[in-house]
Amino acid sequence: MNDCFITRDFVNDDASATITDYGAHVLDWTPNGQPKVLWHPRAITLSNGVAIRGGIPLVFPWFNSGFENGHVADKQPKHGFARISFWHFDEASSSNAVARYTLTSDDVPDDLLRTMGGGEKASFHATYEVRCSKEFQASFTVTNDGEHPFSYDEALHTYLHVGDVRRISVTGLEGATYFDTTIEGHPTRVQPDEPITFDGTMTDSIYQAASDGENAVVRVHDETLGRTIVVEKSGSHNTVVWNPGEQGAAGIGDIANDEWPGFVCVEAANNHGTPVTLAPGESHTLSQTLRVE
Ligand SMILES: O=P(O)(O)OC[C@H]1O[C@@H](O)[C@H](O)[C@@H](O)[C@@H]1O
Repeated sequence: MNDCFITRDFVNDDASATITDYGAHVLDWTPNGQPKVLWHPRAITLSNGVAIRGGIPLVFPWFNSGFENGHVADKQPKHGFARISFWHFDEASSSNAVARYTLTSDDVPDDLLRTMGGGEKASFHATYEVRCSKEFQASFTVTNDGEHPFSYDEALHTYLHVGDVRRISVTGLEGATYFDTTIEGHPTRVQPDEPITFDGTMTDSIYQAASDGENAVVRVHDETLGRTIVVEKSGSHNTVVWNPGEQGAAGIGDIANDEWPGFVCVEAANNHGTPVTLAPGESHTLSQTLRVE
């Protein structure tokens, strides 16, 4: 591993974006004429082995500490190794509106590949392509290029910038079943036929496919900033909705006391008992698209 943090700016006629090679981590995407759409704290820590807060952490190949046989597992590092790996920037396939990154099992220590492969060393090739203009699209593709099948969790852990989380509503998940992971045992609940709102306590919910299908469109209606962020996705069974609330944020070193109301995470995911399984030679793509209405 090196510890050279390269951060790249992408500027075109419609938008600007900033991405660091560490974690292939998108820090900002701002369409012209809008306040930032992605949130990150005022102070960003760049340190080898430490996950960056805000933007879009790329969660792979397990979510939190993993989930196996119906139970929370005990895998480290939290949210997998992708967000703390130095990815390869593919200069030839990139432009002022497109960033393409790759990561393969050659970049990952053997013990983590064995954890990923359930004892066998997983062998994979991953590409991450980000398109940033008027719309934003992130697509994460994993190919099993080994001889054994493997399963993995994944999430595009998108921090959306909002005026005040207590004055937003999130629609598109009405009637969907979710795991409430703020409660011991992660009980299953059903979202009533009403938008999700936030009262300053922690929300940490893993939604399963909504009634209108796997790839339901989620809208974040923001009264304070006078805009709606539209979140579309594909290749994703779960949607995670997270805000730590005042108390939760107090325990997170890289979120200052006054910062937690400024974001909501809406994550395109496959996790918590519905991982992706790839046989040798198979690929899967998870995508998320953002736009402002
Ligand atoms: O602090 P981290 O490792 O970036 O994780 C932040 C949060 O990420 C969310 O996606 C999870 O649902 C939460 O349980 C977790 O606390």
